[in-house]
Amino acid sequence: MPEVTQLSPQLALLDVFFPGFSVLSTAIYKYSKIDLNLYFPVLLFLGVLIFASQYINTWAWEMMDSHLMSTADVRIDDEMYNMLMAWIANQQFAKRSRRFVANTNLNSRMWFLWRDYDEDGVEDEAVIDFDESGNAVSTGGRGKKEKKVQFTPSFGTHYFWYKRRLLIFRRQQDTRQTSWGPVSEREEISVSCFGRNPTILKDLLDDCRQDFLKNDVNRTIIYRGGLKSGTSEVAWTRCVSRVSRPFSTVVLDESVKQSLLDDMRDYLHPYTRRWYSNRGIPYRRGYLLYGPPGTGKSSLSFAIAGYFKLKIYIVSLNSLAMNEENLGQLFSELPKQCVVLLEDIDTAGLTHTRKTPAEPEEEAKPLVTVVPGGSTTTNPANPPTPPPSGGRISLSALLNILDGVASQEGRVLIMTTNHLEKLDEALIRPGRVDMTIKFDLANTQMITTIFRSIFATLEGDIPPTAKPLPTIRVPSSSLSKTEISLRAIEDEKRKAEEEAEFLALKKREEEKVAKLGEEFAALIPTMTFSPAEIQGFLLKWKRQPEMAVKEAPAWVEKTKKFKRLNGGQTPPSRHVPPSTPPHLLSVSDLPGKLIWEWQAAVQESKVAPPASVAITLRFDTLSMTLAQRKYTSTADMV
Ligand SMILES: Nc1ncnc2c1ncn2[C@@H]1O[C@H](COP(=O)(O)OP(=O)(O)OP(=O)(O)O)[C@@H](O)[C@H]1O
Repeated sequence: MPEVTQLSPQLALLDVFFPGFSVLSTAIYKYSKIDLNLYFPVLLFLGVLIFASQYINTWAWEMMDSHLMSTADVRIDDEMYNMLMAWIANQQFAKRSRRFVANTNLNSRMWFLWRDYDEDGVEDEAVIDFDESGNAVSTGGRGKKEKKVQFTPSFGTHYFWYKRRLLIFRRQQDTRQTSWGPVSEREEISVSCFGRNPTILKDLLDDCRQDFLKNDVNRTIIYRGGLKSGTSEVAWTRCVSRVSRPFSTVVLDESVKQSLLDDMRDYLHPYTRRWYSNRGIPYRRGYLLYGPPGTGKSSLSFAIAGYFKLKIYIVSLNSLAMNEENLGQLFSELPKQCVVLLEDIDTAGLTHTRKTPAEPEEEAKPLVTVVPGGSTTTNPANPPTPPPSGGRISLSALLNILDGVASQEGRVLIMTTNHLEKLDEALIRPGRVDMTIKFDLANTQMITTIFRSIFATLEGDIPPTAKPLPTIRVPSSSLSKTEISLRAIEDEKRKAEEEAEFLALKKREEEKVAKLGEEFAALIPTMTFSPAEIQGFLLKWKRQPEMAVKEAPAWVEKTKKFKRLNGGQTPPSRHVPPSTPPHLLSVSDLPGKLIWEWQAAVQESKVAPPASVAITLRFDTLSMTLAQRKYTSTADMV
């Protein structure tokens, strides 16, 4: 009998497969006198079998996967990812999952989790109550909605039934991606079914899409073009969906609005595409909206997209990521029908003008200029001046992208600018810009309309003077049938009375508001303030129209004085007190033009970078380039 305390070669071999086996066998021998050496062949066979089964298992799965199963891989940077995940999050198997991902983070790429939220992250129709002293009270109870926590199954393989078929949802860590991408984005997802026919998977993905799109009814979906996070590639990313702005809420001359609507309706008509292609004309339409800041150019762009149920794609030419290649890539990925919005095109810093003596002047004029009153003219009066230099996209590259082969046919291009005269003529020639719409500061009629729209009593508004009706009543369970039907009649009657009372109140309010609106308009000088300025002032008194009228003269004086002293600048809506810490911007945050200015300023001040230097950039420079960041005051950059 061999001494088992001395490790036999057989046991040493088993130790390889089962670490610690020799210790176990010694202990067994010591206490039960069973010599495992005698069972060595059996144990070895079992060991090899278990060892091999791991590989066999994987191999068998792989074989089955590639020959007997169908799989749909879903790319995480595709909208389908959001559609599938939104569907999965609502399935029972995901709700029952014991290991899951919980998410409330609005900055997450997985915006499907917060798609019903508005930009501020609060669900639509969220209600916040205030106690008697005016403090906001915690949510809960009647119709309260907060940021929801959503759960999706964590990494692994999950089985579920769909239309009586067993499907497999796999979520895996993507090991191929570079390590600098956010952790939440390093993953791959797929859905598989048994069998070689993938129809069920296509049905599922189609269902996910339909479900997802149901929520987009009456909403304008906004995409922004930029770098995919963690990569150097550009893509359109859905950033928010807003309840569509009714076209009627944009205060603009009715004839102008009508011309725009008619033009777009005609362009988007199904037969128009054929009409264009029969004649070899590129099927594209361009609009240029110009006018002072805050006069409604962006509002009109969003409203028109909502009106025609088109998605809106916004791209900022000022973005650091935006070079010719990236912009071309974005334009080539546009869907067939959409609105592309290029805002503040004059600040894009196109590197040079394309205007050459060889180009005849007439060719460079917009086709139609619509001005309030409905009259149409042909071209802006001011001669173009070269655009500012310093941008990464040259004008000719932009023009090639706008009407080159890569540019999707069927899109509606809207460009906005505060300075029509700064645009190169080539950019606004017919074919690129087919209609130009002028926006103006508010005239008397616009002021009255803005006043009325702010103070109108609309559906869902609580009229300031309305008194709540009594609601204490006996529960219907303790009433007889006759009493219940009597109560129903009573309810109907009360409802009719309530409605009549509301209508009477609404009429009285409307008459009062109309009268006050005229008084207000008489106090505001015409063509002096933008609709945004007037709206900003009125919002301060949104429940007190009388106060708005009373305070108007003082506001007019104050605002005019501020503008006089600040070269026409509008006072910031919120003054930043001097004690407020400076906005800290890293140099890489700044657009190219500002980096250049910063470097020039450093050179001029003879302070060698990277020494800590404080440079104050004047608001008017920043306001143009950092408008999207909502910097409203002088920003100190350290
Ligand atoms: N004509 C208008 N009708 C209705 N609302 C307006 C109008 N003009 C401005 N507003 C209001 O003012 C705010 C700013 O308007 P908007 O962003 O459309 O102006 P803009 O002309 O695009 O300004 P900018 O040139 O600075 O981009 C919005 O809240 C909008 O509701």
